Amino acid sequence: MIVSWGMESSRKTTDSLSQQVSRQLTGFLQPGHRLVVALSGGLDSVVLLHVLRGLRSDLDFRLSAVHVNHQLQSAANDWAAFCARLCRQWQIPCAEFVVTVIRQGGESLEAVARARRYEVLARQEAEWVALAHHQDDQAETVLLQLLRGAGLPGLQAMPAQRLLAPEGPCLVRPLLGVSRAVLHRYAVAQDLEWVEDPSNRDPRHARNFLRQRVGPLLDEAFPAWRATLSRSARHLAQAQAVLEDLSAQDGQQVSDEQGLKVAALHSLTEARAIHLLRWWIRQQGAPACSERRLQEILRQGKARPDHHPEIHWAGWTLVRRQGYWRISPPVGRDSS
Ligand SMILES: Nc1ncnc2c1ncn2[C@@H]1O[C@H](COP(=O)(O)OP(=O)(O)OP(=O)(O)O)[C@@H](O)[C@H]1O
Repeated sequence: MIVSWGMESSRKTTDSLSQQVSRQLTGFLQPGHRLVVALSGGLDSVVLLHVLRGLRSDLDFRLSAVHVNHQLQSAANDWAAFCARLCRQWQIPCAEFVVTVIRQGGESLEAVARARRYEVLARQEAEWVALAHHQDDQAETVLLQLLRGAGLPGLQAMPAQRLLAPEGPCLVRPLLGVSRAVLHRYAVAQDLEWVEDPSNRDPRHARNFLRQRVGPLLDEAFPAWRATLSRSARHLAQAQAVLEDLSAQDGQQVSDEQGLKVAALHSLTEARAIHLLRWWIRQQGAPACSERRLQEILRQGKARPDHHPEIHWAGWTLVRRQGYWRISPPVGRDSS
């Protein structure tokens, strides 16, 4: 009795995960499209690859995998070999890219590795690149962003889809609504193998600390916290999209090829002006500037007309001259 219940329950896990992923892809994945799974060899991406393998003939797409070898851990080559073996066994084409990760400025090795990985993914000749981020990752990202004092852009966490590069593939995360527990149940039911990255257990990493210490505590009082935080991220993403539209409209009134019109900027409410400033600075290709600097720009906008205040950040300069805020990039860099 118990055995047959277990078999029935694992069949349900398998079917429902496959249906969920299929629902995420239907409507935009067209027959003949190429979809590349970013395969780390960990539980999540192995499950994603397995589910997609089961769906490829029904949905009629071309499936392949890519593994990025960052050469950071002693086991890096073993993980690459594991991915190649798995794909051979499942008859899925797999490419390995070896990248060199060198720490730059204040960035962590993980951040540089991630940036190199996304560069590789953006170069894939495919319509879609699928990542195996799931609901727990999303909820943890919301918490981490809250703890860092992020605004809407950070709190909306990871989008289910986004363009990786102009003319490049689109990134898709079909597991964003699926918990890690479900993925684990699926892997066990399907007798899958995967590799474990020991750095995922190191509690010195903020994400691991949340996962190992904070998550279990939240589970006691708020068992649905992963789903509810993920829902918040979706609401916030919608709010952010509305604000972006508003700033794009304001931008047409308030800026032209000379720069940002100071008087028009000050005709907006402060919150709207701050949002427009953020938007306009991003449009110019400049890095984000701090809340304090944005306030400073508004304050300096009211300085005497014969003064030419300057604001500097990350090598970029904003100068108020002849009724405009004009922006210039670091010396030696073209702003276009
Ligand atoms: N070495 C790799 N090669 C190919 N794909 C990878 C690799 N590492 C991670 N991925 C893909 O990225 C997904 C997320 O992995 P992981 O959480 O480690 O990365 P991350 O983007 O650095 O995320 P986070 O910001 O959550 O740390 C994996 O499920 C997998 O699809």
